[in-house]
Amino acid sequence: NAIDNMTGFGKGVFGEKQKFEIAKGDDGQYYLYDGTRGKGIHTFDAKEIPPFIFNILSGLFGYTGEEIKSNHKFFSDPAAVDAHVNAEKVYDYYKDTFNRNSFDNEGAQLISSVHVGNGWNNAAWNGVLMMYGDGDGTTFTSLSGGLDVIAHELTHAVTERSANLVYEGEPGALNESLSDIMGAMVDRDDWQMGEDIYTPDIEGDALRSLNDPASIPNPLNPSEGYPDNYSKRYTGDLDHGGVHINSSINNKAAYLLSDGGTAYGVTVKGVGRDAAEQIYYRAVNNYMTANSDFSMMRQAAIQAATDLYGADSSQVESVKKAYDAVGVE
Ligand SMILES: CC(C)[C@H](Cc1cn(Cc2ccc(C(=O)O)cc2)nn1)C(=O)N[C@@H](CCCCN)C(=O)O
Ligand SMILES: [Ca+2]
Ligand SMILES: [Zn+2]
Repeated sequence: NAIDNMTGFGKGVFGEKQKFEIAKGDDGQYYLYDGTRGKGIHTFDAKEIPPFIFNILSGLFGYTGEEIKSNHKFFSDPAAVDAHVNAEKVYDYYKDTFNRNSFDNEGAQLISSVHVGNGWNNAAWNGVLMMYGDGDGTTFTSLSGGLDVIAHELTHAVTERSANLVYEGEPGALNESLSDIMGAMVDRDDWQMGEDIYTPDIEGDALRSLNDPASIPNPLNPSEGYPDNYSKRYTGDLDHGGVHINSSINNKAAYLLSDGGTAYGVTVKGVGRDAAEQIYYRAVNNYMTANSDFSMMRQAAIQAATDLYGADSSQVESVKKAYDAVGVE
């Protein structure tokens, strides 16, 4: 169908005015469809599937005609506006920073569904599309309001199409960590994860902290903070072997590599966010594989830094120190 790319306006989850790409379908309805990036960015309300993406979803989920309803009131839907705007921002980050055209590097469509579930306190990448809950209003507000959340979810798709790290144990923790690291690189003004959408009534808290993981209680062992050293890793079976917990060990290494600091008696000279993001992207895209563990993460980052800055570079030295600091040999 003919697509007229147009500009849409609407307010996001926190009331901020947003401008974004929309399209007018040949049915005369307007949609949150950005036809200017890759093969398109679609955002829709999980409760109403617009006919515009019928051909996509019907192939995937077997929707039949009567389930498809037209929907054009999106712009008054802050959760949809932010999911769309943040997907555009994350698309642009991967294109501008690494010259990667969407998660498959071939412009794959970015499909987001909002208002998933009822007061769902979560967001997830399900292998095909991103899903965002509205939160219960106390623990979370609409999760699509968090730029770091969209970057986290879309990085799962990038990881899946590159290293494809198994979502279990150490590879799983690295899968999670890369999503948190890229979340912190896209949402560049802090090293917190989910701070914008977590506990809307409490200021200053976050789901996870990359600069000081131990400052936030470990949900699986609340008497302690998240681990910031390999010696403190979770070794139980919950959460696929603690993939959302042990990710903090690699998150701390990435923070130290980027901004520098001293941990467990080891001092790291920061290489800056620009070099750190290039090192991690090259490590996951060129050197890591499905079963890479923490030690192989260290080697992959050393190799990536060697390729980018030379074997005797300060960046390579900082990678070694960062992993020494978190106890990963
Ligand atoms: C991205 C991030 C905002 C999101 C945050 C998140 C949300 N939850 C559930 C959750 C629910 C309640 C609380 C509470 O403090 O009461 C905390 C966490 N756990 N993690 C998250 O981390 N989602 C997981 C979803 C994984 C789904 C299974 N693959 C992910 O993408 O890795
Ligand atoms: Ca953040
Ligand atoms: Zn994740």
